[in-house]
Amino acid sequence: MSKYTRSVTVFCGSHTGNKPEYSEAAKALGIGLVENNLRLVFGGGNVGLMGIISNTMLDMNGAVKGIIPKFLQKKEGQHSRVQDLIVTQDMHTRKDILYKEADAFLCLPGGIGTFDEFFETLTWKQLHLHDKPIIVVNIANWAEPLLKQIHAIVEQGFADPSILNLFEVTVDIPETLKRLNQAFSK
Ligand SMILES: Nc1ncnc2c1ncn2[C@@H]1O[C@H](COP(=O)(O)O)[C@@H](O)[C@H]1O
Repeated sequence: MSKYTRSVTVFCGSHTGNKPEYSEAAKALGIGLVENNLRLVFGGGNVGLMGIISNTMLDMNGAVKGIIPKFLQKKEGQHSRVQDLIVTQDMHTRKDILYKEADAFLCLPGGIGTFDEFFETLTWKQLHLHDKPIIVVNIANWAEPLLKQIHAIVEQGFADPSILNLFEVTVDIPETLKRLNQAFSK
C-alpha cells in the first residue's frame, strides 16, 4: 500500500448509472487520488462506481480502506482485494467510521444511499459536529436536481441561506482534486 497524506471519504453509487461519464469520472478519481497520495475511504463494496474507484486505486497500489456492514457483504460483493477492510455489525457503525476517518467528503453520482450519506454529513456540519470539506462532484450535471432542491428549501424559508456555504460544487475530477489540495494545504 502506498503512503498517503490525507483520507477522502467518497460517497457514490452502487450502480454505474446510464452515462459513460459517470464511470469515466470514477476511474479518473481513483487515478487522481493515488497520484495525489490520498487514501480512499469508502463503503467497501465491489459494485457500481465505488467498485470502479477502488479497483482503479488497487491496480495502482493505492491506499484504500473499506467499511462494510455484515449484512451487505454478499449484496455489495465484499471487496476481496481490499486488505484494510472493516466489517461492522450495522450501518450506523459503518457510517460513524466513514465519517471519522475522513479529512474531506466527496459526493459523486449515486442514488438514495449516496444522498443519505451526503445529507448526513451536511446536517452534521450545520450542527457543528464537524468542519470537514464536503464537495459535490457534479459530473454531467447529475446533481442539478439535488442542488435545485437545496436552493428551493432556502427560498421556501426551511433552511438558512448559510447552508449553501457548507458544501462546494465542482464539475469534474481535475477541479475536485485541485479543491482537495487547496483545502489540505491550509
Ligand atoms: N439508507 C442508507 N443509509 C446509508 N447508506 C446507504 C443507505 N442505502 C444504501 N447505502 C449505502 O450507500 C451506497 C450507495 O447507495 P446508492 O443507493 O447506490 O447511492 C450503497 O452501496 C450502500 O452501501
